[in-house]
Amino acid sequence: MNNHRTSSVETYQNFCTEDLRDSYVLDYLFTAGELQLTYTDLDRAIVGSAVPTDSALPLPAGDQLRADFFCQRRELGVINLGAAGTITVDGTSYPMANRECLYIGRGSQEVSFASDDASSPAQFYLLSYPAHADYPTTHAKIEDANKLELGSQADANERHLYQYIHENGIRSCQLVMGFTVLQNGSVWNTMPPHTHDRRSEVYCYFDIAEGHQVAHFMGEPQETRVLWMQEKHVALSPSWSIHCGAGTNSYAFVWGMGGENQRFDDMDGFPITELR
Ligand SMILES: O=C(O)C(=O)C[C@H](O)C(=O)CO
Ligand SMILES: [Zn+2]
Repeated sequence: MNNHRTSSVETYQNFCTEDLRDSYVLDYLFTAGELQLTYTDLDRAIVGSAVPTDSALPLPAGDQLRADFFCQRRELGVINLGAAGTITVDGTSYPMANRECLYIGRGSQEVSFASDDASSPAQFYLLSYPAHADYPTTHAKIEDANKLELGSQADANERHLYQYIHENGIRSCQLVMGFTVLQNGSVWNTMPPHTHDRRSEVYCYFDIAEGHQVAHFMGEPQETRVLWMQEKHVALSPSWSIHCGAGTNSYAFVWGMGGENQRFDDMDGFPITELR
């Protein structure tokens, strides 16, 4: 497991592009045949991926956790961004189609990831936070998610947001997780932007068309910076930072949060005309 440190709110303002990316972008996940984990300093989020090919990939505890097993004191959200696969938790198998979600509760001991077809593997995106209680491991299909239709074609931000793990959906200790799909011709996510002092957030961009990128904006609203994101790149967002983006085409992204509360609408919106 990698250790990853983000910078302070003062330091990022003087960063060159490379320093900024080193601090806020994970661009090395989703390696075929590997399970990769990165332990961040954002509310102790662990961000990772599992892309099983010929054999199943077990979830290790990793030395940093000083735990007997990964979920001994943690909960884990998984969304499959690839072809069909299976996640096995303590002997129970959960088939996972593209964009489906599995919440794995604290106390789950043996977790492993497999693909149905090694030549077209599942691509599991993992997001985990410390947990103080056991909630049941729960699988959700897209139709189980709470769907919100946001934005408009006129504002180039028409998008569908699917909430899986949230206060009125799959229960968890602090993890809130789902994904957003930009509709054809729309490019702006999370516009107008917001911060949420009580939570940090992690975005994983996916389904970006060949030859395209997403310009992800971060920073304090009056001191923003841009991070160019490619397929399955992850942007880390401290609680002081806005997080929004404009693609050169439509795309989708998994969002996930942890912190003080789980209230999705506990956000401080920022007027577009005051962004700098
Ligand atoms: O498109 C959006 O708007 C989002 O997906 C917003 C994220 O869910 C978010 O930032 C929640 O805090
Ligand atoms: Zn947010």
